[in-house]
Amino acid sequence: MEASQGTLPLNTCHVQKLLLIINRLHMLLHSMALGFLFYYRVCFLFQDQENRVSHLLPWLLVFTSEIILSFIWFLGQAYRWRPVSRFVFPERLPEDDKLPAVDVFICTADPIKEPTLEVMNTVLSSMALDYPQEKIHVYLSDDGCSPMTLYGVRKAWEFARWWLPFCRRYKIKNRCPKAYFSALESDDNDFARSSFYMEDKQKIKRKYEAFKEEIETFRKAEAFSRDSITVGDHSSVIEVMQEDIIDDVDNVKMPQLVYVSRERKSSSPHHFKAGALNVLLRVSAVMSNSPYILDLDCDMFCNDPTSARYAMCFHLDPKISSSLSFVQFPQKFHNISKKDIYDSQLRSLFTLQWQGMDGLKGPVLSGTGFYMKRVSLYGNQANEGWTDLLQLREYFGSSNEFIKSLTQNYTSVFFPGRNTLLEEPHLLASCRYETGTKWGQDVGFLYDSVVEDFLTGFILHCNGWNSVFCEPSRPQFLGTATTNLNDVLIQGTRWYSGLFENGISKFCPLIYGSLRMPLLQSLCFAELTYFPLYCLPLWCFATIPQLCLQRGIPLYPKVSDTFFIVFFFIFLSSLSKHLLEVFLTGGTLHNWINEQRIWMMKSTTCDLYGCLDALLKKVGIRQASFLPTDKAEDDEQTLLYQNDKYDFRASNIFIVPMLALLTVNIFCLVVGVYRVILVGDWDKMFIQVALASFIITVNYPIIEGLVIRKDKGRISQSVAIYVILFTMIFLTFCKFL
Ligand SMILES: O=c1ccn([C@@H]2O[C@H](COP(=O)(O)OP(=O)(O)O[C@H]3O[C@H](CO)[C@@H](O)[C@H](O)[C@H]3O)[C@@H](O)[C@H]2O)c(=O)[nH]1
Ligand SMILES: [Mn+2]
Repeated sequence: MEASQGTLPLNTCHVQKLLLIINRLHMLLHSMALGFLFYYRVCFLFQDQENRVSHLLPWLLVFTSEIILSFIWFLGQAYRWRPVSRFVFPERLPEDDKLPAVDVFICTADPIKEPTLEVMNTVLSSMALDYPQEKIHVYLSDDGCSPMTLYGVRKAWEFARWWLPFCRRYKIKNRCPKAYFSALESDDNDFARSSFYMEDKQKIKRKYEAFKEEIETFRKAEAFSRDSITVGDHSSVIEVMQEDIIDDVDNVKMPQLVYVSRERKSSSPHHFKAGALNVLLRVSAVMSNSPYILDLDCDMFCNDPTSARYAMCFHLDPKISSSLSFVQFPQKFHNISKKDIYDSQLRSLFTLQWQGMDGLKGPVLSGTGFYMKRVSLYGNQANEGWTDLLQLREYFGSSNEFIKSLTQNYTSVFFPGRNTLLEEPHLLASCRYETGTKWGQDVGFLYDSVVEDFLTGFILHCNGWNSVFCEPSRPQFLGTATTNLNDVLIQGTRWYSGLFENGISKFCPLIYGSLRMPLLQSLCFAELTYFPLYCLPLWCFATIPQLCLQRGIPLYPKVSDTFFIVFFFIFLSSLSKHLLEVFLTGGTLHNWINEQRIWMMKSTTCDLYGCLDALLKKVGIRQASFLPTDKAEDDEQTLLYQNDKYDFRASNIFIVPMLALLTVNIFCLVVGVYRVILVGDWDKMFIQVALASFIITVNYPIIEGLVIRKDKGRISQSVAIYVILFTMIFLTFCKFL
């Protein structure tokens, strides 16, 4: 047994051969067709003078859009080059006493948008990981510095003393109490039929109800309102839950639980989540200093306790561990409906794209659900074995204790200790600590982007680190997805602004990346940063061909022209490839059409605003912002989403462009078809008629939301009337230009 343990691999990696062949074949055919398309467009520029002059502008606009679409398509092929899947064998891991320790970081910021009970469920589920108890240390960062959250942590700690032994004893699969006690989770463990188990379960359930009650009572007593939680300046608060508790039942040490709220001053930037994580990184260094870190958003509970062992199957694999920075699990969500009208699950990203990158140098860091090697966050210099104290202080700041923690045999002076001994952690959590140091630039999570996860992961890859994607069939983590149109689009705007800002910064993946990592890997990163550029071609395709249709200007080859086949092929090839990918990742026809629709909606709204926001930030007109998403359940909104009804009660900045574009398409189609019937040039205008019809068909739910639906989520009539009238006047005006 001993001998075989040494030789058997902890994980395996298989190339998905069939998919690889299909992908590459498709790339070949599709790029040939694009080649013909470009040939056709370029030829036009040398065509007869008369045609060229009168139609040059729309032709150039459409051609430019085609180039941008092809460019993004080309970048996206990097994901499809070498998709792999991995398997792990946790039973082959060394004995428990040889496993490395893990620090769990959980970030929360707002007790109203992120209900305390849910956050505590995440905390409890991570404390209950199936891993040696004394090797888990949970740190909760509270950017809201809310008494509610601190109270919640104390109560969660008390409840954990019952919850953890219960989970261990009965090998409970779902260790998030809320999910476990919800009817959804059935008892499928070995003890399901034993009366002891049922009795214990009832007892624990009562304890959980009491815990829930206490939090609710406190919340009411505090009379929370928006104003009372506006975070003002405050000093840091750090509280270690009573140390060294041996749990009453099984006589084992409980995992450590620490509450950290960093100091906040309006005069110094706090860098959102990245800032919070860096404080946790430092505070935990002088407390537990575990070699591995699990990072979780406050809503991402552990749905399966095995994730730590799964991750160690990679981190402890001698073949890959030396250059492995992190093991990323996919973000999955507990509140996804079957048709998922907003593509809230980000299907393509967390299945196909990350698998594709896994076959290169590893997936993008995705903010939550990853196990990271601590030293990889300390920058290249830390790993070069510096000894000069001055240099180290310039890098890591003034704390000697922290600098000592960089050496391998460091033992913390704070654990186990008293809260009064926490001077050093308070220093490390202060605003001034980072001034003049490399935190946020070369050390820790990086500050140059609101998508700190993307940037941090990208730079790690640039510095030679790799990552691994682990996607077991049972989701290891489950979060709360945004499931109403407004939140989806606001979140999208933030992401696209952050991504695009990387694309136009010195960290542009095509230049900075391609010099430091394999080309294909850098193309994947580039695809993400330039993805928001979809706004340009989609705005163009939703207006230019339609306006030209109205005036009888053909922009595409005639049906009888051989080049018609090229355009037709490209259209079919893109749609069918997307459909195939949806099917291969477990989706349905509905998912496919919904993804097409939400892609159009997002591209014409939040992609555009994201790009603008990034550009304005670049010239210094706007400041970075990070509004956390709402994780509190709203029954009305949830119901609409579950019934596949779009919730159009979104901000006007999103609704107006959608309505206007749809009006353009309907109006131009009607006028255009009328004109075509009169003139009889179907052959010339066919593609433009088909394009407008396609856009209208895909976006039918918007029409439904305007004229058919009577529920609360319909489009506001008063807004719609103005938009439609104004657009029609504009279009009539255009016609006579
Ligand atoms: O000033 C802040 C703002 C946010 N957060 C926390 O950051 C997490 C993510 O925020 P959320 O509102 O859920 O944003 P999402 O857009 O859903 O987050 C995704 O995108 C972020 C930016 O790329 C990543 O950091 C996240 O991990 C990833 O899940 C939450 O736990 C927040 O409490 C803070 O701690 N401090
Ligand atoms: Mn989130």
